[in-house]
Amino acid sequence: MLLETASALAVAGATADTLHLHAALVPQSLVAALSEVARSPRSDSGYRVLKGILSEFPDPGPTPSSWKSADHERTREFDLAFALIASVFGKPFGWKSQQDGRLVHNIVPTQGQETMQVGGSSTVRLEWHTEDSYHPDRPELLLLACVRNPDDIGTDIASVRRADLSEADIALLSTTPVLIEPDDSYAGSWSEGQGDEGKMTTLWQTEDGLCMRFDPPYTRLPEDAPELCAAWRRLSESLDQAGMTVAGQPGDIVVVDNDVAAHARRPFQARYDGTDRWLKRILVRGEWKRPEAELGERGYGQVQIGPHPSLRSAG
Ligand SMILES: O=C(O)CCC(=O)C(=O)O
Ligand SMILES: [Fe+2]
Repeated sequence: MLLETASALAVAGATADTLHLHAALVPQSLVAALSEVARSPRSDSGYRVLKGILSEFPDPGPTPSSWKSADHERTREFDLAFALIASVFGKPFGWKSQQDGRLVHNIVPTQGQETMQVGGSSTVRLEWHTEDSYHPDRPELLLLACVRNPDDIGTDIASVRRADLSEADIALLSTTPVLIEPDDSYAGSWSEGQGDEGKMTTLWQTEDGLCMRFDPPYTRLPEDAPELCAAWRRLSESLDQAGMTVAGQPGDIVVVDNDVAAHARRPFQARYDGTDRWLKRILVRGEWKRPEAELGERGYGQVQIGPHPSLRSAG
């Protein structure tokens, strides 16, 4: 029913970006069926896989050479179905300054970005990070849909709840503030001084367990804080120990709880011939509580497109 509904939505003129305006065309029976599978991974593992949920969609042709050159018409129905599923999980949104403000991001290896800490990199390890850590309204869920993955390149996922951390490290990382800046996919859209001078904490406790906000390549640690640096290093190492590699196959969606698990990716060699790995990504807001101190953060002036209403609450 996903394929039929996506086709009907496309015929009606909808795209993933305007799905929220066409919600009346989504059958309630589909929302109900998806609500059964679309449960947030609020478990200690921090992720879940919706195996083959988009596998009925045809191969959309060659992998684009960058997000900029993706032909949105070729994946219009796949993107609509992905956005529909994301909208059952929660409230999907995009960032005005990321991938032209689109809801569905294309994550493909990109020439010139090989060694950067962004989704388009390849020959370096993409280090552990929680998505959009710099922002108080970052996604609670990160959805990665696999279009193509012929070389079985996985996403590494590590839950802070499975990290072997001492009480002393948890206490230090929960109280010592750091400054997290936007990553290089936001280049040119912010300037120094728009941040919140180092009030962000790496860990916090919630009723159902420990949560994390962690993006080492883009973080400034306070000067003269050797204990914090050491605790940070131990956090990274314990994520290495706790991490799992999840290699999606075409049609799979990997759902990552962005407050519980960090993600990363090992280096790989891109071919740039249209056969490379191709993921689609949607960011989703949930209902969960973050530290009150975050409410005062300015988020470097970054503007969201959405969040759009969840289909689940409509149904
Ligand atoms: O390529 C991957 O497996 C993950 C890339 C990533 O960090 C992201 O899309 O947010
Ligand atoms: Fe990421």
